[in-house]
Parts: sequence; C-alpha cells; structure tokens
Amino acid sequence: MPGPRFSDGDSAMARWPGSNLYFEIQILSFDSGSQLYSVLFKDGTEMNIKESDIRSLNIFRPKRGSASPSRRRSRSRTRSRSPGRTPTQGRSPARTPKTDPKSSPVVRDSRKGDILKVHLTPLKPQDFIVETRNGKDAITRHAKLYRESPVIQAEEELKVYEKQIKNQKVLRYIQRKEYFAESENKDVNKKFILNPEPTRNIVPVEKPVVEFGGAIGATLVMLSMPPLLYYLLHMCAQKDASLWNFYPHWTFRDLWESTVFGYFALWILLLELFYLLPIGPIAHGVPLATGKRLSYRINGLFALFFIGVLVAVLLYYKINLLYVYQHLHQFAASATLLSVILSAYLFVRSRKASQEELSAAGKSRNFIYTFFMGRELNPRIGKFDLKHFSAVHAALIGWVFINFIMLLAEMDIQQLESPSASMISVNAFQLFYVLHALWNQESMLSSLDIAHEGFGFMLAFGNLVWVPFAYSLQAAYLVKHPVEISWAVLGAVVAMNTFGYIIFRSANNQKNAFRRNPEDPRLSYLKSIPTSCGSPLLASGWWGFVRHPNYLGDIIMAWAWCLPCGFNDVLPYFYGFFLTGLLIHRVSRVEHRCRQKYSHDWDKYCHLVPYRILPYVY
Ligand SMILES: NC(=O)C1=CN([C@@H]2O[C@H](COP(=O)(O)OP(=O)(O)OC[C@H]3O[C@@H](n4cnc5c(N)ncnc54)[C@H](OP(=O)(O)O)[C@@H]3O)[C@@H](O)[C@H]2O)C=CC1
Ligand SMILES: CC(C)=CCC[C@@H](C)[C@H]1CC=C2C3=C(CC[C@@]21C)[C@@]1(C)CC[C@H](O)C(C)(C)[C@@H]1CC3
Repeated sequence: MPGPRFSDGDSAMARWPGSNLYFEIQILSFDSGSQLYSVLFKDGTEMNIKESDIRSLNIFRPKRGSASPSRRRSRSRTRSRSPGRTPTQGRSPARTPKTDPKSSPVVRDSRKGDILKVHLTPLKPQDFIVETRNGKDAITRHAKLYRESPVIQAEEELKVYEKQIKNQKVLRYIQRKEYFAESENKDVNKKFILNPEPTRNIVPVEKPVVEFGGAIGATLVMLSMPPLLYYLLHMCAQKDASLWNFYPHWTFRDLWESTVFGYFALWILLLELFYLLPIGPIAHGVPLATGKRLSYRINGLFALFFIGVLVAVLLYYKINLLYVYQHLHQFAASATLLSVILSAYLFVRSRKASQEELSAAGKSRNFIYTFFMGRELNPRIGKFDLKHFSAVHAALIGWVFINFIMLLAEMDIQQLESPSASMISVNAFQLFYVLHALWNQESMLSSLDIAHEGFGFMLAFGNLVWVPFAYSLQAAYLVKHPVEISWAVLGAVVAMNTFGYIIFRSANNQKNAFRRNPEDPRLSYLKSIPTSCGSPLLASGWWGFVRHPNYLGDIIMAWAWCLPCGFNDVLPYFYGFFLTGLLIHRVSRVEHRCRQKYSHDWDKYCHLVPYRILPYVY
C-alpha cells in the first residue's frame, strides 16, 4: 500500500463531508489502520477525512492575473461563516476570463495592477430574493459576492452561479407549492404561483408542525388548566393538603367578585403604564421575515422597582394587602377572564395581519388550534408590544408580587414576627431568578416564545395567570403548612439552587455571547460546527455537554425551590414536575425548529452531543 500523500503539519484543502465545499486545513496525523487523516479546520473543528477528499493547496491557487471570487471575498469579510476561510467550490481552478471588448466594462484591480475585461451577464436584483432560509442565505452570498467583487470573474463562474440561482428558484417553487398544498390555503397558493411580485417578502418557509396534539390537545389544555389551577390553590388553603382530600364545594361567588376584577384590571393598567415609561435602553429583536427588527424598551427592572416602592408605601399606610390572599381564587379567575378576553381580541385582530406577520402555527386553518397557539407573532398597539409585556411584566412581576403576598399572609396567619426560613428561601430563590431574567431581558428577545410563537391563549393564560398563580404555589402552601428546616438542610438547598443557577446562567451566557459574536476571543476555547445556514452551533462547553444545558439548570433550580416545603405533601412539588414536563416537551419543539433551520448540520450536532438534558438519561 502506498504511504500517505500528506505529512503531519501540511496545509491543504479538504472537502467538507456531504458538500462540495473545500476549506483550508492542517494535517494533524495519519492513521494507517483506518487510512484516515486527522485534520484541523481553521475554525478549530477536528475531523477524520479520507485522502480522496483532500487536495493540495496548489490546485486552488489562482493563476496569475486571476483571483477567485471566493478568495477575494475572504479578504473583505470580517467574519467568515465557514471554517476558517470562505469555501471554494469543488471545481477546477479559475481560468483567465474570455473578454468581450464591446460589451464589457473595464475594471482595474489595484492590488494586482492587472486590467481585466469581463463580460457581465446581467442579473436582476429580484434574482437574489428568495423565501427559504437556506435558499436566501445561499443566494445572498452570491449577491454579496457580486456586489463586493470589483473584478467580476470569468464567464464560466458566472454561469455556475446563474445555474445555482435557477436551481434555487425551481426548489423554491416546489417548496412553496408543497407548503401551500399542505396548509390547504388555496387562495394564497394561487396568488403566489400566478403573480411573482408578492414572492419577495413571504415568510420563510417553515413547515407548520402540529403541536400539543392539535385542536383536541389544545381544547383539553384550555379546559383543564384553569380548573387545575383552582384545585391547586384550593388544596394549598386546606389544612390537610394531601391530593385526594378534595371535596369541592365552590359556588360562583367563590370564584367571582366584580370588585376583585376591578382591582386586577387596575394592576394590569399600572404595569402597562410602567411598561410604557420612556426609561431604560432600547433593544432589538431577532430579524423578522421582512428583514426588519422590532425595538423593545427594556425597563422590567425599573417596573419591578416602582412596584416595590408602591408596595412599601401601601404597607406604610397600613393598606390591607392581605386582601389579595383572601381573594386569591377570585384574582386567579379575574386573570383567567382577562386572558380569555385578550386571546379573543388577539384572534380577531390577527385576521387583518399579513402572512408575514403570522407565526408558523398561526397559518393553520383550525380555529381552536390557532386560538390556542396564537396567530400574530408580534401584536402591537403603537409601541405597546402585547406579548413582550405579558411575558416580562405581567408574568414575572406578578409572580414576585404574589410570592410577597404569601410571605405577608404566612406571618399573619401563623402569627410570626418574621417569615419562616422556608418562606424566605422560596421567595429569595424566585426573586433572584426573576431579577436575573429582568437583568438579561435583552436575551429573552430571542427566546422561542418572543421570537417565534404567535400570541394566543397559551401565552396569554400562561403569562397572566399560570406564572403568577401557579409558580407561587410553594409559597402559597407554606402559608398554612409550616415547615421547620434545619440550617444543614437549608445549606444543602441553597447549594443545589446555586449549582442549578451556575449551569443555567453560564449556559445562557455562553450561547448569548456566541450569538452576539462567534469570534469573541473569550470564547476561543469553544468548538463550534459551521452550518450551511450561516450561524454556527456551539459544540463544546455547556452546549457540548448536553443539547439543552440551560433547561438542565432550570430544572435543578425548580426542584431546589420545592425542597424547603418539606416532605409532608406532594402538592408543593407540583412546580418541579410541571417545569420538568414543560421543558422536556419544549426540547422537542425547539429541536424541530432547529432541524428545519440547520437540517443535516443539526443531525451532526446531535451526533456529537447525543443527550438532550441529562447525560446517559435523556
Ligand atoms: N421557567 C419557565 O417556565 C421557563 C423558562 N424558560 C427558560 O427560558 C430560556 C429560553 O428558553 P428557550 O427559548 O426555550 O430556549 P433556548 O434559550 O435554549 O433557545 C433555543 C435556541 O438556541 C439556539 N441554539 C440551540 N442549540 C445551540 C447551540 N448548540 N449553539 C448555539 N445556539 C444554539 C437555537 O436558536 P438559533 O438557531 O436562533 O440561534 C435554538 O432555537 C431558557 O433558559 C429556559 O430555561 C423557558 C420556558 C419556560
Ligand atoms: C400547554 C401549557 C402547559 C401551557 C402553559 C405554558 C406556560 C406556563 C409557559 C409557556 C411559555 C412560558 C414562558 C415563561 C413562563 C411559562 C410560560 C408562560 C417565561 C415567562 C419564564 C421566564 C423566562 O425567562 C421566559 C421569559 C423566557 C419565559 C417565556 C415563556
């Protein structure tokens, strides 16, 4: 058998597996058993590659007087989306172009001093506008190349690009046809196929996937969640909180009081007022289908501070805040009614929204399903963003407020001079979590819910009702079920919460910093996978440990928040079970989206990082 053609340390070009793209590499070693080279790409990715996929650098070097567009581009770009250098198509080296002196502009390449005359095949700007994310990226890369190159290369190369553009158009046409055939939207279908004009700005083709079991699942969730919440709140108020000790004797008055609804509406109005205050920096959301980015006022911390001051003033004037605890069921029912009214309003207004303003699920034609999932992505009244307000201000500030009410109620009912250690720890852990979320509010803008979900019943009910009233269940339980915990247990719980928080925080920080700037020198120790859609995926550090390390941290914290409630009842562990279930389900939703966006690059990532949340378990 002949020896290896390349030696350790040699530079060469290697074909990226599954593609026709060649990138510069360095040979690390050769394994004579497997006949594979271990190579290092310029972005730090290590891989084993066979000899037939490796080419000498010379083959890719342009002849004198000709510089390949890809090389030229790699000089002008500050950030490459590929490993190391911009890829070179697997084709023979660029030839000196044939020229047509009559029709070609003459351009001087100042770096080489050569004069090249090229024949330009005119490409219209709309040739570069496509709908699919992958397609869009591929074509805009060519468009960029076209714009950036002062010397347009040989006719042959342009022909290759044109061919690719044509292929993309055909692909796009087929994808669009399939997409609209699936969604059975005949009118839209006709419009897009017959009239090419509106194709410019259509929403990226995202195959709608039916979540939560479709209309049936959505109906079940909508009908079961409100009674489940009242059941949980009712059990917390019972002396015996064991789950089976449930004898409902509710009357309409137990759930409804107009005055309570008035107070709740006032609370929401106050939060809205704080939301609209022109205090705090402006941040920008992820790019929308139109290419625009919405701006958001980041003032959640200010709002929480103002609410804190207001509560202090009310306490100072001896205003009875325990009214909230005494009417907790009615407050939860008022919040539910408001969430239903809000969902109905959102549904009606979404009928006026254009296709590109709708979420993927929102394009379904099923009324119940879209009512639940939400149709419009970013419903706004002027500058007031309804979804952002409900997820940040109504949910998180509401949660902290109800927790604090429980703390006051515990002191009152158990005649304590100061809250119990359990109550303080539950309040402190959750306040800290909310403060962290509000401090890092900007990163929330790229979360699944804010960036990709429509605003419907799920998020309206989840944020206005579920988060404030169900997430505060541990505190509600402690009001009537005192638990003595030793310093040792408390220390262990604090350690567990800190452990979860460190994972949660550092995983989110790693991802956010990497998304902001993949070339951040502070992240240079992390490996990443280049992807065909342009944004690389982290494949080491926390994101190389499991695929959703932030969920792991969140789940550890969730259980740590339940432990101060002792082991007498299962009820206060509801949050632990709920969040674990919610995040496991969320994994499948996020991964579906990632598989659509990154296609086989996501599979590559899953292969490298096989576990989702907990190594060797899930
Ligand atoms: N307490 C609660 O009730 C809840 C808490 N949360 C918390 O909110 C936060 C946001 O959650 P969520 O939006 O669901 O999820 P993530 O913050 O994990 O965001 C998922 C996105 O991250 C990007 N991504 C995934 N893998 C990688 C990788 N390897 N490298 C780089 N980017 C990657 C992808 O987006 P892209 O391709 O666009 O970059 C993906 O769509 C989490 O911390 C979660 O724990 C969430 C829901 C409920
Ligand atoms: C079907 C079902 C179980 C519905 C209810 C789900 C809701 C409880 C959650 C849906 C998305 C949520 C988000 C948060 C809380 C839970 C709900 C409402 C969130 C506000 C928690 C804090 C995070 O930092 C967040 C802002 C990213 C998050 C947004 C989504």
